[in-house]
Amino acid sequence: MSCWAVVPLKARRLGKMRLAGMLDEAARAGLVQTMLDTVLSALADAQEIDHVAIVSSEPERIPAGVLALPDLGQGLNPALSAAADRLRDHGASSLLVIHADLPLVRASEIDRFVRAGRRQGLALASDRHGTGTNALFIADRLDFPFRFGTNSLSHHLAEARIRRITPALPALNGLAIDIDTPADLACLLPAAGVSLKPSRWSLTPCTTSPCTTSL
Ligand SMILES: Nc1nc2c(ncn2[C@@H]2O[C@H](COP(=O)(O)OP(=O)(O)OP(=O)(O)O)[C@@H](O)[C@H]2O)c(=O)[nH]1
Ligand SMILES: O=C(O)[C@H](O)COP(=O)(O)O
Repeated sequence: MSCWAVVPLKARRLGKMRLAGMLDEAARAGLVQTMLDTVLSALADAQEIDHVAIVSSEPERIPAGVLALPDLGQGLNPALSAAADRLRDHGASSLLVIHADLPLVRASEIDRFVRAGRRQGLALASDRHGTGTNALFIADRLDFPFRFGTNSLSHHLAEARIRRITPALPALNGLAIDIDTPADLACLLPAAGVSLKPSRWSLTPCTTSPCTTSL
């Protein structure tokens, strides 16, 4: 029995569309890859994670050592439910769903999140706005319904209430800061001298930004 992490990854040409006004497809793909690499590296270093899978309709994007799980195009929640079913067959006893767009996440935060989830049965990582869910950990039973999408945090909290679970909601910056909009990017990129070329992505927190200092 083991703990699996599942990273959903949208099809390349559809990814990060909210940034389409400022980044072309190649730049968006480069950004997505940079953030995915960060998430995968943190998962590899996390003590609480035994195996990693990526749910994607593009198996050629899955690196060695990561299990490729299919996305049949029905949407994020059905793809994740199918992934949970498959991983149960692989012996998964607990599951971390973590988004691919978390450029600051660290292994130590993943470990803290998973441990908090083990204590409560469920952990939810809110985005910095308090509306989205950037990560979700389910202990023991893998049948918690996924409600990712608009206002997903309140939907996940409602599902927890129905099941009489009090989820852990640890405040961890690396799990809260996802990159969806130009404003999110502005929070991360130093104000001056940044080249938005896909090969040059270098995502470091901008310490002078009010977005990060208010966290
Ligand atoms: N496999 C899969 N992953 C998805 C799907 N939708 C979103 N994701 C992933 O879920 C996480 C959160 O995605 P979103 O912020 O909703 O979408 P995005 O592509 O990152 O950004 P937008 O296109 O601007 O909405 C990211 O890791 C996405 O790659 C889907 O339909 N299938
Ligand atoms: O559940 C969510 O919050 C959705 O997947 C949207 O995620 P986002 O905050 O990356 O748009």
